[in-house]
Amino acid sequence: MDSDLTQKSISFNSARFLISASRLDECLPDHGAEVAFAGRSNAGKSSALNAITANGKLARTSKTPGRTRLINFFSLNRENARLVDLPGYGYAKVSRDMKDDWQQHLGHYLNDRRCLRGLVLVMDIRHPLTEFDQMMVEWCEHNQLPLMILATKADKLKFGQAKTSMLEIAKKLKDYQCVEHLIMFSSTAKRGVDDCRQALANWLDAPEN
Ligand SMILES: Nc1nc2c(ncn2[C@@H]2O[C@H](COP(=O)(O)OP(=O)(O)OP(=O)(O)O)[C@@H](O)[C@H]2O)c(=O)[nH]1
Repeated sequence: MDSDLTQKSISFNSARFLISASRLDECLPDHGAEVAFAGRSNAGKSSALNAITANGKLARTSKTPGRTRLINFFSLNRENARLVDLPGYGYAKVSRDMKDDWQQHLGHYLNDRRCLRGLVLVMDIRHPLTEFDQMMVEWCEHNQLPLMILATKADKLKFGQAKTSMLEIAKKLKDYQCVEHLIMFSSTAKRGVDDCRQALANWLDAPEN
């Protein structure tokens, strides 16, 4: 067994960009442990990754929706433990073919990646559980993949409103076994970041199947 995998505790501050892949066969070898981040375009996925890694430049954030079109791999302080930024879903300003193309590659990654330990679904707390989000939840349930939901941009709501939204989300998801974590999150206010890091570390630390 890789001694590096058993000894070091995971730290997210040392995350570094590794490679981008536009297809499954361009991805890194399928071993070790990965947690992937998915979300509707503009939900706040890149910002969440930057907050978690305390690196404002790690994943490019953009005010232009759909900039994250490749599968981006980030290394952590432990060999073979990685975070993966998946293409944002639903960017309207590109051609249908291009859209289909990258969604197909996303599908390949999700279906075939054996080292995937869990999925983080980033959703805007003001517009939760879009059609895409529902699809991802169903997919995780079907494939028994642990799911963490970050209800982000919570700073855009008053605390009471944010709480109400969280309760509504929890109610809608109560029958899904795959949902292991539902976290009120804000990249701007750094809310939920520690809880998210802890949950990620637990997933990445879990022994290989
Ligand atoms: N107030 C606030 N704004 C946020 C937060 N997270 C992201 N944003 C803003 O939302 C917009 C989109 O954020 P990104 O992180 O680029 O979104 P993305 O989901 O990675 O977008 P794609 O590249 O389209 O996949 C940017 O203008 C961010 O500054 C947050 O927690 N609070």
